[in-house]
Amino acid sequence: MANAPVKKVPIHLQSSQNRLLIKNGRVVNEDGMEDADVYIEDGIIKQVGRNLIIPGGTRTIDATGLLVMPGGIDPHTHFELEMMGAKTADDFYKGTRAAVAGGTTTIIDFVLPEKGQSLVEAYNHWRQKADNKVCCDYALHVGVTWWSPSVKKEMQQLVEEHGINSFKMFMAYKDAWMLNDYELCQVMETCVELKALPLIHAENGSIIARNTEKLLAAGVTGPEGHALSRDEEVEAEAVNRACVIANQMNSPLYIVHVMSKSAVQALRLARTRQKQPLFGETLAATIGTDGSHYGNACFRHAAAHVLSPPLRARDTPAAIVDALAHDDLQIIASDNCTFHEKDKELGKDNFSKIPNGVNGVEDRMAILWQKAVNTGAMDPCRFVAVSSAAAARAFHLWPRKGRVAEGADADLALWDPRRERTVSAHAHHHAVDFNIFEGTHVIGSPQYVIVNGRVCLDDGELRVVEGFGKFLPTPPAAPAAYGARERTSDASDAPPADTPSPRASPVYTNGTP
Ligand SMILES: C[C@@H](CNC(N)=O)C(=O)O
Ligand SMILES: [Zn+2]
Ligand SMILES: [Zn+2]
Ligand SMILES: [Zn+2]
Repeated sequence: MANAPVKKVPIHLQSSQNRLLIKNGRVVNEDGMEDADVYIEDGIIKQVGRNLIIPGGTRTIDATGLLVMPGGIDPHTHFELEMMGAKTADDFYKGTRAAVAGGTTTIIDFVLPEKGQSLVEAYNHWRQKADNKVCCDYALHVGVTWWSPSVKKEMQQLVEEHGINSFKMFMAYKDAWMLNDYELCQVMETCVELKALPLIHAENGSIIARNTEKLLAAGVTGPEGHALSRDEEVEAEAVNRACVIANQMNSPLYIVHVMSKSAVQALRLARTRQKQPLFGETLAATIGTDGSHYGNACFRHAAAHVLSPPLRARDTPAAIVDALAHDDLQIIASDNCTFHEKDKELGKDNFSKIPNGVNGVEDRMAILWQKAVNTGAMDPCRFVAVSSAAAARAFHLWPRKGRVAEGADADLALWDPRRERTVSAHAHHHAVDFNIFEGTHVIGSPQYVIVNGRVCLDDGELRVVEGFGKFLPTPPAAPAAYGARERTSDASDAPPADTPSPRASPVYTNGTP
């Protein structure tokens, strides 16, 4: 009917998705807990407190018995990544859908250019893959997989024009993505100039290559060869070397997927001398399972556990939980990089051809709650720190993300600490038919998950919307926050008093105290 008058509905009668009250819950942030209600409007947290004045037409969720936490932030995913002749099974829709199902409301994926490929071109390709599919907000790290003056220029362009503030380097994957030490120096120097955060995959790729040749020559071709080619000292050596290079370049450093006790030890030692912040990240896989699966007679089973660095000895999960609890590690991610059985079978006769990667984006928070909170290793505040707030700080998303506070995005996980389930590929939301946490009984999972004010997990019912999420340009560190110092020749150049501590301090907030 042309030109019919638009019916004006009085504001108090407008029942809209965009007004939500979360009542009777217990708000948990990294620095404290309080019994408080949370009022949300237009995707933003407007009020946190008791006896709030709420307009009519507001939906109320009774959060009695639930913990109202910032939505999880997973700073390490690989959706729709093509590597080692295969493409990861979880695309940006299925991957972020699984993320939301598990309580994660922001992911950071990796743009990984081929050697010689323009970084900006690869970035644009990732945006095209992700923008119309993501169910939650996302940001991007960009991989520096080769080096030249043009790469340096494109790094600057990505920071200044595309909201990128973190770049990834590899010390492994020889001939594919690996850089030599001189190149690592140059990339880190450029990060310091751009006030961007360098991330690194720390394993000695040359030792891995030589060990692999010898193992294959000796007839060791099964998945167990993957772990044998790169033991803990191959990881710890690279962690130490990466920290030394960062220190020499006066650069902060974020070490991804720390997988072993030896690497934690190297990180702990580096912290005593590091002048700039040093972040250690681990994975849900590292605390949720171990390297005993590489000996499984079923190739599918063993190969499904192949990632780099590999899963380690049985006593590793407890040690890594302890490191997270005591701030020797700061962040838990997933490194979700899943492959279908047919793709893992590319390495049936040669373990070095097994595409690397495991699941984790859906179960990350429940596995951490089960292995760390239910065991008494950490309290809910530390859980929020390592699963959300620390990543928000490191990548300049805090306090917009990673905190339940007025003005923050309404990304929330309403956590039921009594909600029991058994993890299984039959029930998970991943695209693959294998789950490395299969059979793990977890007590604690989200009952509601709110993404930018929309209830996307509604009393256990998943109601995500493909394309609802948006790209998050992440600004460079606030100038005062970066703490970069001119190197002096004076051997006793102890860092000046105001230098941020090497721990993941709030040095990376956007200037907010
Ligand atoms: C490319 C990706 C593959 N996943 C893994 N950790 O093996 C990574 O190394 O982070
Ligand atoms: Zn890696
Ligand atoms: Zn099997
Ligand atoms: Zn990764």
